[in-house]
Amino acid sequence: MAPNPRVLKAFRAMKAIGILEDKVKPVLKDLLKLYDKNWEHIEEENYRALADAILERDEMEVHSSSEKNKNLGNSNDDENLEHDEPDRPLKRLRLKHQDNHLSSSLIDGSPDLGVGEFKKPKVEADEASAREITNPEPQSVSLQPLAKDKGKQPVSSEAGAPVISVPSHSSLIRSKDKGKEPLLPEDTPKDFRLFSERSSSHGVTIREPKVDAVISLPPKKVPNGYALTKLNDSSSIDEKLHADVAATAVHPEPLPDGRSTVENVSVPDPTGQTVLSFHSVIDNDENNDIPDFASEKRINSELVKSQCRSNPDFDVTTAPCGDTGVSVSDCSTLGKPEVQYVPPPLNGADNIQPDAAVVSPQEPISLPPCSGMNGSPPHDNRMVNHYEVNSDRALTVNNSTNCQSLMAVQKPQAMLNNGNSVHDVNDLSKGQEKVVVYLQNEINSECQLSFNYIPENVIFQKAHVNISLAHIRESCCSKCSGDCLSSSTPCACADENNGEYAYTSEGLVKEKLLEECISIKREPQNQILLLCKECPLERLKNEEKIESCKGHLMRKFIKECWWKCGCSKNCGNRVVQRGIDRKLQVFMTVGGKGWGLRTLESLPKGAFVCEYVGEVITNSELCDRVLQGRNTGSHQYSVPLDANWSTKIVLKDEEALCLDATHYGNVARFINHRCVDSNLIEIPVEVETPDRHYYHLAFFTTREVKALEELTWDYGIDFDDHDRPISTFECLCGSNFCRNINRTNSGAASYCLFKSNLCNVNCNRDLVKFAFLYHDQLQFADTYHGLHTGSASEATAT
Ligand SMILES: C[S@@+](CC[C@H](N)C(=O)[O-])C[C@H]1O[C@@H](n2cnc3c(N)ncnc32)[C@H](O)[C@@H]1O
Repeated sequence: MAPNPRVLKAFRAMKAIGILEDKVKPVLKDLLKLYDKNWEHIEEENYRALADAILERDEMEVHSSSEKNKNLGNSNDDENLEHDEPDRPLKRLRLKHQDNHLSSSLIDGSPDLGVGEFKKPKVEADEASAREITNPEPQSVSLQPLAKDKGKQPVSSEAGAPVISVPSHSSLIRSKDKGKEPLLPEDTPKDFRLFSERSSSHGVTIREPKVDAVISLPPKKVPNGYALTKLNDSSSIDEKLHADVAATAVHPEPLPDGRSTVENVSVPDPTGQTVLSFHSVIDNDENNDIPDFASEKRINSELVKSQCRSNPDFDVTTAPCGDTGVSVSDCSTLGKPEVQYVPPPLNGADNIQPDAAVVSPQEPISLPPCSGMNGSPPHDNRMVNHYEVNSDRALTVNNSTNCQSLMAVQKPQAMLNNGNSVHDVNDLSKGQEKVVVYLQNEINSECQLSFNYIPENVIFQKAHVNISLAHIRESCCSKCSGDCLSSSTPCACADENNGEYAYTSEGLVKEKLLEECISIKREPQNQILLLCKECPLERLKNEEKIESCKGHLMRKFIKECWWKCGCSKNCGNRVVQRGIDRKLQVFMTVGGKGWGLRTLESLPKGAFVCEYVGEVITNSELCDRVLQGRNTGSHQYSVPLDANWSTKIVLKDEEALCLDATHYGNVARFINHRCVDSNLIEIPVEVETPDRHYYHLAFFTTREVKALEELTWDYGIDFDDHDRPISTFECLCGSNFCRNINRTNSGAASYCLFKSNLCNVNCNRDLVKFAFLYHDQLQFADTYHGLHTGSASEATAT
């Protein structure tokens, strides 16, 4: 008999996320039974139920075997273990779906959210007992402001300033990263490294989640017993802000109809007094383990709005030149300048106090316990209990259970672009991307990330980005309609690329352009370098003795259509601006690189993966941050936007821009470095600003990338900069061309290639020559050719 195509499809879907057929089969069988052969429930959300059940079953197996080991000889506990009957994951799944059903129909009174459409499967008699096990009585929990990052170290500068500032990987906390040193002694204030550097601490704070036995699960959902945290007067203003935002609480007393109230939410006014309190009703259904994030969102947006109403510095601005746009908030009246994400994100924010202290928020993003392969699935009842609702930026699970199994999943339509929808609580992007981005940690128990997810760049304060429509003149295609790529003659937007669109109709960067970009990055010796009269990078490195510009690569730009163009949003010449649509996962790497980013689906060559998103800051703001970091221990994930720096003008520190993803960023901040043969290349993309002073930095694949491969990017770091022998990080990229020869045995070829491939500010032609003399030139070229034409693995293996 021919195999059922639906079964095959299910196998394929599971295979794509690394689950083998023999694991799928039994669970699929059980699920079919459970759902009365109703495939829709299994297929929805990309077979999420199936993946959940498999992973949960795995977890149960691991758990029960470890429990059995632990409890050998303990007959009392054996009794408990008997509850771990093999079909429990399915029961929990049923419960979860029931709960989803209940909660979704209560959120905003809207029964038609995707999750609410789930039909209840058959309920078996023993379900009640299963529920007892999975949903113990609620417990009280106090809301506390999250701990601020502590012990951060300064970022320092480096001669030959490499391209990107790479912060250290939680060196202070994580034992794995021990031994990493601060980049710069505290007493060298002028000599700090700005790009291609790391501090000794970075955005990941680690907390050991408490691992509860499956049977004694922590209480469910936002508990009834929330208590508001009263701040004492000595709290710092910074803490106050966060604590006050954090004071969103579910009243312990339910209303007669079973719902709870949210009240006593306060926002400090500039004098520190409460200026807002409001009262809202949210679902408090006993069976609902999922906190009401719709309410939370509303609350938080109210908080932000009211905060801004009470804060004169938050404004929608009109720039002097007539450019309009939304300004970035400066909550300096609260003692703390802060970016509030207000789309559209970019604008020169000239009206903001210039001297506000630079302190960025440091609250961690805490997702529900992150995953392990054997962890239980997302939406598991246990994942959503015991939250601290700190703000829209941070959700903390107090009593995390086992690490959860998570994966990137296409969002159901109902969760997209819907002001009333909730986001998946496990979604690192907090519902801001088209796809859910999950964390997975199979290595250790780290689950907390201290940054705020933003899907698009946002100006911190002083950066001037001219996005006025008036500014865009000929370089757009106002007469086009539909899809520019399908028109017979290329429109004005293709002019930038010699009359050719940068993308194929499949949305991939065209081979020729891609290869050009790759060789510009990998063969700088063959490139014309742009020299600044006075290089902002050099100035930032050492104000007193400014060295001459080392040159900047003349990069190829991609120009996308935009709002002034007549084409549709789906035009093939709009790729980066549509955002991430690949299944990506932030995961804990093996071997000490910390978190990394990987793809869960195979990617063709030239595919857009993501953009490097962060705060748009000026070099002087970066400088302030670095100096501030000296005291507060902050760190940088910054990338200079230097693709258009040149001799023409002397760019002041207040003008030169960079992206800093230390506090606000997207998945790209997790992309680790790989010397030379990385599978991603960054390409500058012009969207809303024709002057290229500001642009988007987008990552595209340099070759075909298989599902589950780590995505890497060559930061262009000079690991061998003896002028400033301040270490960056010990490169663990594993490339045969690793430039970190002091620490690896990758050999002279790597060294030479490193020197020749050095980032855009330190290309040393003498050393390039040396590279060719030292090695047989042909051999070198062959290997290299292999690398950038897609057979990286072969080339690496040689
Ligand atoms: C931009 S972050 C990348 C994400 C980071 N791994 C994390 O956990 O957030 C850069 C930091 O990651 C680590 N890292 C990146 N690439 C590395 C590599 N090839 N070898 C060792 N550490 C690396 C370093 O600690 C570096 O400072």
